[in-house]
This record gives sequence, C-alpha cells and structure tokens, in this order.
Amino acid sequence: MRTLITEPQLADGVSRLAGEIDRHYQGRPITVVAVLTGSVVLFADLIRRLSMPQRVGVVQASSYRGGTRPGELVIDAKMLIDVKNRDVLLVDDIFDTGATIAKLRDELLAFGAASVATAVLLRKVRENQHTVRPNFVAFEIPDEFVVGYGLDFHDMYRNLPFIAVLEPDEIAATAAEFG
Ligand SMILES: O=P(O)(O)OC[C@H]1O[C@H](OP(=O)(O)OP(=O)(O)O)[C@H](O)[C@@H]1O
Ligand SMILES: Nc1nc2[nH]cnc2c(=O)[nH]1
Repeated sequence: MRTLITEPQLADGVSRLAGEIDRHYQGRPITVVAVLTGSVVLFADLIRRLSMPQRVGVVQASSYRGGTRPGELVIDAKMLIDVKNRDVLLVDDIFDTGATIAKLRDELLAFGAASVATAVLLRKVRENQHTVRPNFVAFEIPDEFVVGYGLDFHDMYRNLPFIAVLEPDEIAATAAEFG
C-alpha cells in the first residue's frame, strides 16, 4: 500500500479542522453526530479537540458494502439522539460522491435540526459530486480508493493510523480472503 497522509499529518489536519469549527461556533453548544462506521477514529480525535459544550450522537449510513464503488445508500437512524432545534455538526471520514452527506443532511433537517453543518477528514477531488459541499474539510485528495484511520475495504484496514491507497493486488487479495 502507498501512504497518502501520514500519522503526524493527520494529527495536524484534525487540529486545523477543530480550530476552524471552534471559530465558526464561537463557544455555542452543538450536537455532534458521527456517521458510522467510517468516522469513528476521526470522531474520537475531533470531539476531544473541540472546546464548546457538546451533545454526542451517532447515525449509520452504508453504501460501499464490500466494494470500491457505491451501491444502495441505507441509513439507520435508530440510535440517533434527539436533534430537534439543535445546531448539528455531522462528522464523516470522507466526502466522495457526496450522496451520504447530502442524504443525511436532509434527514437531520427533516428531524427538526435548527442547522446542519458537515465536517469531513477527506474530500475527493472528482467529477459528478453532489452540489451540497462539506463546510469543513481537513484534506483534499485525488480520486483513488483509500483506507485507514476509519476507512475500510471489506471492513479491514480501519485501524491503520495513516491514510493509504491500496494497490490492485491488495484489493484482490483482501476481497479473496475477507469478501
Ligand atoms: O460521498 P459518498 O460517495 O457517499 O461516500 C462517503 C461514504 O462512504 C463511506 O461509508 P460506507 O458506505 O463505506 O460505510 P462505512 O462507513 O460503514 O464504511 C464513508 O464512511 C462515507 O460515509
Ligand atoms: N474506504 C473507502 N470508503 C469510501 N467511501 C467512499 N469513498 C471511499 C474511499 O475512497 N475509501
């Protein structure tokens, strides 16, 4: 695999992201919502760097089940805490097509959120992206399938402390063993 973003670079990026979010909210309380599963590593690091009072919740969204291309987007909001009249910060690991963020944003507004802002670690620079853009982005990356720091392939690699691009032979071997 080829490292794209190292562990120290990730730490700097998350601190930068937290600084931007802090400056935006100016100490106002927020409800931070993690998009499971990919955002768990970013989420744990980010919320500890934010300085405003926070309510913390989760929602699940999944569309890349076992592949490098999106399939049907399934959202499970059973574990979501009440967001009515709250300023919500939705946190995800990556904005690729943007379908996940766009749909979740609409759902949170439909649940009565007062506002919804979105923060992502990575935004892919690619064509055919949703026009709804994330408000806070730590890194822009090229259009390649990445893993690590929460991002998976067949639920593997989420534990890597860096972001890497998988080589074609690793994609084939991982699919053969864990697919
Ligand atoms: O911008 P998009 O094209 O919608 O892609 C981004 C989404 O894809 C990944 O989730 P995935 O469906 O792989 O589920 P996971 O979080 O459980 O890995 C990632 O965590 C984002 O939520
Ligand atoms: N692991 C992983 N999941 C994604 N979901 C959308 N894009 C990506 C990606 O590049 N890597």
